Amino acid sequence: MATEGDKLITTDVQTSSTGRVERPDETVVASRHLDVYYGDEQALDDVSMEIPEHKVTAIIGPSGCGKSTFLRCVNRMNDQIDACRIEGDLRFHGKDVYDDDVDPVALRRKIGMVFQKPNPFPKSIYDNVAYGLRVQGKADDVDLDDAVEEALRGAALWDEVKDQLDSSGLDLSGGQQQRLCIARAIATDPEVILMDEPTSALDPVAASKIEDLIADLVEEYTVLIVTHNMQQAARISDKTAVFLTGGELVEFDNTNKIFENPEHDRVEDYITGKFG
Ligand SMILES: Nc1ncnc2c1ncn2[C@@H]1O[C@H](COP(=O)(O)OP(=O)(O)OP(=O)(O)O)[C@@H](O)[C@H]1O
Repeated sequence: MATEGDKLITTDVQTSSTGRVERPDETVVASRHLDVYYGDEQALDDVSMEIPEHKVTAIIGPSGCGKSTFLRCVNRMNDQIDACRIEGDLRFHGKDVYDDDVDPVALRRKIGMVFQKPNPFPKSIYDNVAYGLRVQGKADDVDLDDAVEEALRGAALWDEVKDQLDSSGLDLSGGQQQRLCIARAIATDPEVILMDEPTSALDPVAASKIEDLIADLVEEYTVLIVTHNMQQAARISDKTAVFLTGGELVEFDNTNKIFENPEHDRVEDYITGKFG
């Protein structure tokens, strides 16, 4: 019987286009025949895709094609929208996240989220990062100072804020606030980080720092990112999903393939800016 050790020894190690060491793909999130409706309007149409672990998967497509809707299905943020109805299934490590026995709050600890507009709490930098651990009742189990430092280091923010941990998170620059939100998300040790256009409200320098950070984050986490910026998707992702109008997933493949030789004319037209 193969052991974990055998698997590690016999696995071919390759380097991807992003320069990262390739691991064999393990699916962490999978949708099958996923349909989503807001009232009578269909936002996602029969979406089946498998998100590989420890990779960056980008979702691109024109406005209104359902990118954010898909992201919000993964950690059940759509539960908060009364008109939203979901059919088909969406699995996290093989377990349907919409099963009755799944606690959405616990799910969101495993699948964290970072939004377009940085949204730190009106609290100190320290308390922003410690928040999730305190809510989970884990603050007594871990050394909170160490956990806060580790999360801030993981979000490439520690060196900039280590002498001002008591200052308000709202006093940071936009880019720092976004990295603080990433620190807050990783403090509770999620497996997946969902990012909904995390750099679109930032200047190019701040955006570039987040892109560099994402490249580091996939060593430990799986990143699923919605972006309007095709260059960004090409730069930072391993896999790209192209959604087009009507909430249809038209193509999902390695990012190089999507940008260099897509299968579908509609994808090529979108990538080359003929519409969208
Ligand atoms: N809360 C909601 N209530 C009703 N309809 C919604 C809601 N959220 C999204 N929709 C509709 O669902 C469709 C998909 O929206 P979604 O925000 O997922 O698209 P998107 O691709 O992320 O768009 P954008 O790039 O503009 O952010 C759109 O037609 C949108 O109007």
